[in-house]
Amino acid sequence: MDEDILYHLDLGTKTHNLPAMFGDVKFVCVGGSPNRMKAFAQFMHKELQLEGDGEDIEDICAGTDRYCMFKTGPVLSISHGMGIPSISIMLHELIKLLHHARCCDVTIIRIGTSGGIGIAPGSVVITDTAVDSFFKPRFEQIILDNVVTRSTELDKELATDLLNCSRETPGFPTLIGHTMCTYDFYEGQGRLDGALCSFSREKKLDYLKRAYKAGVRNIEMESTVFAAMCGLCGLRAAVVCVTLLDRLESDQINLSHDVLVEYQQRPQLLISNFIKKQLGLCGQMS
Ligand SMILES: O=P(O)(O)O[C@H]1O[C@H](CO)[C@@H](O)[C@H]1O
Ligand SMILES: O=c1cc[nH]c(=O)[nH]1
Repeated sequence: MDEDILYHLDLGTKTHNLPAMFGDVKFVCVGGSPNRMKAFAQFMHKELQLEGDGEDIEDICAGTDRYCMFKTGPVLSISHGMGIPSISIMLHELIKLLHHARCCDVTIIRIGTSGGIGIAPGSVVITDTAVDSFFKPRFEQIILDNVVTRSTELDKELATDLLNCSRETPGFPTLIGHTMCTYDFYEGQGRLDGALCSFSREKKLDYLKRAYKAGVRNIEMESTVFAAMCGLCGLRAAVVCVTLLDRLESDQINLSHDVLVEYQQRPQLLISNFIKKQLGLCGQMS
């Protein structure tokens, strides 16, 4: 293409010098909420001891209200909204952006929230494989009128490195497990508290227990397409989500604001330690 307009990011190859703006990016962290991703960028700014206090960090995508993007040294922090369609659009444009900027050796990590199954709320789950609602490691992309099935395996070595790093980040339990990705927060995750519900509490528990038996430890809404797209495009990718509740116990999220904020910081803390290690800022990886 003579010109590539990354419409939802409000960036383009003719309007912006993408190699100058993004050429040094080595880590991309993504998550649903714009505020969380801004807070993460400000946190990374401090952790990397960059100049200034980072409070006035600029949203690179300020020209659109679809997504937010912040850059702190080699770390890009981007929001993706909720659900597969939203993250998939962002990933198409982000991956093209990294290509146009001639970035190399990029690691991409989703830092999110999730519902746990059979584990303590506040636990952090590092995903080994993202699975669909049938507990299958696949993402079905509709292309024209075909269903194309894509693999959702994530980088096992990266997951193990993150688990090792978590051992040096005390204060919360961290584990590796499968993550189930759904198309909905309510009926799609077996909740009884949505506007619509057509199944019993027994059926819900039976489903969630079968998920647990199949290795699923948490449920969220983006991991399958994230794993599939990053895998196909050759990006080293990980999904690290804190659990806000145990779905075998309840459906409603009734955490106080302070607890919710602290829980959301857990994956950020782990990833910041990981990035600092990778950059050689605090010793060697174990
Ligand atoms: O916390 P984030 O990153 O938004 O992720 C989870 O939270 C949202 C639902 O509340 C879904 O997007 C789910 O995947
Ligand atoms: O239960 C939950 C909590 C957060 N995000 C989800 O997708 N599900």
